[in-house]
Amino acid sequence: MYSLTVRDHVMIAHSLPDPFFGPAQSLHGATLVVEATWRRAELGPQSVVMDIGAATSMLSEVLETLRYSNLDEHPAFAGRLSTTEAIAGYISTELCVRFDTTQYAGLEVLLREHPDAWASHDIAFD
Ligand SMILES: Nc1nc2c(c(=O)[nH]1)N=C([C@H](O)[C@H](O)COP(=O)(O)OP(=O)(O)OP(=O)(O)O)CN2
Repeated sequence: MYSLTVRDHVMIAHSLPDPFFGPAQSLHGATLVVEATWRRAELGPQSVVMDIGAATSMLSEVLETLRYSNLDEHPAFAGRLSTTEAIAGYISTELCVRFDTTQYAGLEVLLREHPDAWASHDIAFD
């Protein structure tokens, strides 16, 4: 299996209004480092998983929909908690509509909250 990963980051604000999250129930900010990894069993005609520039632009385009926003007001998170896991799911879903998934085995989106904590969402394409 081959893979290609590109990284970017995004600044957001949000609250997690559930007692489960303690102080994070209040509005707070986060700078999330985002890594997107495309996997495919065989390389394409140019011997790459995907062009690095195309992957970087695609990730940036998706993160643009989140940059500097208060996720409490973002339609994608209406009625649900914008946890790191849920944000990873949103980003992977948005990426999937921007490339030909039939050419790939899977996509992983990993978000680092800080150097010691991260969460990810993995999609396997049949
Ligand atoms: N699984 C997840 N757990 C938590 C998330 C998350 O997105 N996924 N998010 C947060 C908060 O948004 C914030 O990032 C950290 O808040 P904090 O209160 O500091 O949380 P901690 O669990 O690290 O520490 P506590 O001892 O619970 O205060 C929290 N968790």
